[in-house]
Amino acid sequence: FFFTVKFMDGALTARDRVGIQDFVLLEETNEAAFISNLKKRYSKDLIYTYIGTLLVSVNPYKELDIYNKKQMDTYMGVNFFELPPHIYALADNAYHTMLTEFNNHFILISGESGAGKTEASKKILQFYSVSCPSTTLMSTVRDKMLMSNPVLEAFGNAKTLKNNNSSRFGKYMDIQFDSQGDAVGGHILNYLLEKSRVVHQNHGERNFHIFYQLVEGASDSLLQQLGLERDCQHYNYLTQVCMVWFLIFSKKTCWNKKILTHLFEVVASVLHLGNVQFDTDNRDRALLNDNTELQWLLGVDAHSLQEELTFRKIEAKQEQVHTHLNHAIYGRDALAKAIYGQTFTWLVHRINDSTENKKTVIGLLDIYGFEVFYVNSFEQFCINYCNEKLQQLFIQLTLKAEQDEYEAEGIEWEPVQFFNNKIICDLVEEKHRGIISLLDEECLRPGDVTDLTFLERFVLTFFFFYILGFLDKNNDLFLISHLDQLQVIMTFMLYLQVATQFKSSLLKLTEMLMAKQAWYIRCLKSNESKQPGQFDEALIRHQVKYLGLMEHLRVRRAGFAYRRKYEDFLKRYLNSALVRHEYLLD
Ligand SMILES: Nc1ncnc2c1ncn2[C@@H]1O[C@H](COP(=O)(O)OP(=O)(O)OP(=O)(O)O)[C@@H](O)[C@H]1O
Repeated sequence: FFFTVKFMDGALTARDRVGIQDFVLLEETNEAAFISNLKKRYSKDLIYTYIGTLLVSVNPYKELDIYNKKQMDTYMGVNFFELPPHIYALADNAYHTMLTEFNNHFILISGESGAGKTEASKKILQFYSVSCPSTTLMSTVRDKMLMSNPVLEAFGNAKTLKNNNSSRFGKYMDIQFDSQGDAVGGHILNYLLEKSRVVHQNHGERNFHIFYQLVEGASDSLLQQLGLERDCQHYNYLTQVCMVWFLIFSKKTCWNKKILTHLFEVVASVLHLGNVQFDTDNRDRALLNDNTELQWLLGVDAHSLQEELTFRKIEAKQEQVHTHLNHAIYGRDALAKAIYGQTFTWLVHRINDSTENKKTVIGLLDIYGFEVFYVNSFEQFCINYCNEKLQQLFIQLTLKAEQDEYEAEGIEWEPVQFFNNKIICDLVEEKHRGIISLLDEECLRPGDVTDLTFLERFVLTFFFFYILGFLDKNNDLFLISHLDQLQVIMTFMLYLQVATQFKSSLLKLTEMLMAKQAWYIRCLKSNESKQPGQFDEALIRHQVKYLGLMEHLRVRRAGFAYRRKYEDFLKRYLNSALVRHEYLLD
């Protein structure tokens, strides 16, 4: 006990000398003071700072010795503000609040691509796997949950310009606990995988990791069985420079060899599909190369493969008409994307089957980060829309809800102004008038429908009614960002109704999150070149701004430090009073 106290004391003193641990205690609340505090701490590898119970995390781009068992033990069951800021403190606090209030929680991890969201979610999972009590049976479930991470990363992550291990899908994971606080199961929801990456990658980026892992890491016999060669350059879908990647499917993986082999067969079939070539002179687009392996892997004969890849059925009036496929390459790529996308969904279901066991939960939301590239794909549009929705949720649950509550309770309050991104969400999702509704209507309209007709409609609907309206409010930035989106819209026709499905899955997600108690981790990217020790002030300032951290700080400073729902507060104190004074029952 003595040593623990000494250790904590020493750690606290050392950290006290480097900036302020909780921004709420900063003397000045301007942006310069905020950034200066972050920078001071970052220079001493102190990547975590609080704004009340919100955790700000700056990517160190190097391994820090702060995630070991000793650190975990230090943070277990200790009051939130007693120790220096740490992701373990937030995880532990969420866990103990769940146990005392017996309600559901979620941890929203946000930030742009490469800011450290996935790493943060892994740290939390590791903390729970060590800190929560367990039996042998539970340990098995827990191992599976931990091991599902590298499996999903292999299939759902890729190297991008911004991040060598970028999540190209959204992940919401519930960690399920029983009433004793034992971690007893898990459930994963996945959101819109960036399937276009299977067939095309921007310059300097790569396909999903699994393809390279398979080609580089599989045994000779497996490669032979799948008809693959140990050379990424051989595959059109993998023409980027290869690094050595290791096969992560170890003996411990929760699937047997047969299932793994089937999985690899599907991955291999996608690679073979990418190498299918068509005869451009021939009207029927005959397949040029030998596709024996592909036929075997897909379980189809040569004739069916030819027909599937070079013909399509369209419904015109009541009849079914066969038409020649002018875009055979597009059809081939669409099939590859569909096979890969379905496989990914199957993977998530398999993981859920082996881990689910529902009680109270702590959800971890790690969604792909906001990004703006020179050319932005349809999926990128969805990713950015998703980030806007989560920012809206953050605003609703913190800045807005809290100020509304002070007003409702008649507490004297100086309103804190903030930018409400609801107008951006409305522009995308509003019924009948939003971009997604327009897209759907245009796709389903009879007659000639092209990118251009949609663009015309888009300009007519939005440019004059929406965008000029926003211009009136002098919001130039907003106008620019949405003119950018025009480029994105051009490719929309290829994605009939996908956007609508994504919109409704996001709606379900936000409803589900609203029913839980929220904890926030805001991840900041320290520099663009992924270098340790570099603190790019301009980049950090930009993120602090759009994440609304200054507004959050102002509300936290002016408001009450401790907030609990009346019911939870009553339940907690009534319960302990009942235990101690049973006569109260009467
Ligand atoms: N706490 C940390 N300690 C050490 N390195 C880190 C930490 N957080 C992030 N990194 C480094 O930054 C890289 C990018 O982080 P991560 O993959 O978590 O970003 P992300 O926000 O999830 O990005 P995306 O939205 O593209 O998936 C990691 O691969 C790792 O090298």
